[in-house]
Amino acid sequence: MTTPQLVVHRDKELMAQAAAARLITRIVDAQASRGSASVVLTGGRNGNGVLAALAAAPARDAIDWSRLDLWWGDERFLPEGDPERNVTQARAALLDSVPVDPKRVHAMPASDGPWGGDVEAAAEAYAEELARAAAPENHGPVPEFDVLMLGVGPDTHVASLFPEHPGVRETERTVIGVHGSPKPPPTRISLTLPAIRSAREVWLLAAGEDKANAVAMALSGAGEIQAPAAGAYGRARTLWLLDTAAAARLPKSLYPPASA
Ligand SMILES: O=C1O[C@H](COP(=O)(O)O)[C@@H](O)[C@H](O)[C@H]1O
Repeated sequence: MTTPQLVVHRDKELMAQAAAARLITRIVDAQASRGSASVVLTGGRNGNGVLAALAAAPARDAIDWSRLDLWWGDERFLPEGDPERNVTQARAALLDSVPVDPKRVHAMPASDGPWGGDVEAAAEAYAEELARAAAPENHGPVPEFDVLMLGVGPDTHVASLFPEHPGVRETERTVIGVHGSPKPPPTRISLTLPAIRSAREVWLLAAGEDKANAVAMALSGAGEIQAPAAGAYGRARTLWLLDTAAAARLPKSLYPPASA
């Protein structure tokens, strides 16, 4: 487990811009050293904010978009093109305006896709897609993602792993179908904590005062069953990217100097 590092920005706009700048550097470095990069995207307000900031950043052209694999941490199990799907929102925020290779955009299945409404089969298919992409040196059935981003929900959920829900207790599978999500829609697909923890870097995004309790709880020693965000960490680095509102209830001992 890597110790969380905290970066606190003035407000959510600056947090999104700084995270986008950090992501560009990380992708460019990975492409320079290994030829390609892989990133896991998140849904939610903060995740989409980072994608919109990336779309607006002139330095986005430093990325070779044709050598980037994009995956998702979770998805709302809805028909293709539904405005509530995380991939639909990511396309609008960024993907429609950059030259990504469609074969390397690994969206989670939709509810009108090849598995119809069978979310378990859809989750299994995504697990197989991840396993096919994993290299022998990746220590398991998922690729070692360069960066895996997670929005932190006001209830401490990450991806579609909710407090006390069965998904947060999963230790074997890498991808699960989620039933009865407390946040709509009720049916979802999610990476599990073991899959999340296979990433090289995990970045948790939280901006806004509605995230302050969740951030304080997850970083103050809560267990991952009660606070799934507490169980999300990377092999090499765990980074919490916050704004001052989301960091407001952190114990003084954890609060880092303001970065900007
Ligand atoms: O439903 C979801 O919510 C979380 C957090 O969203 P936010 O709007 O509160 O930031 C998100 O991370 C997840 O991907 C998404 O499916």
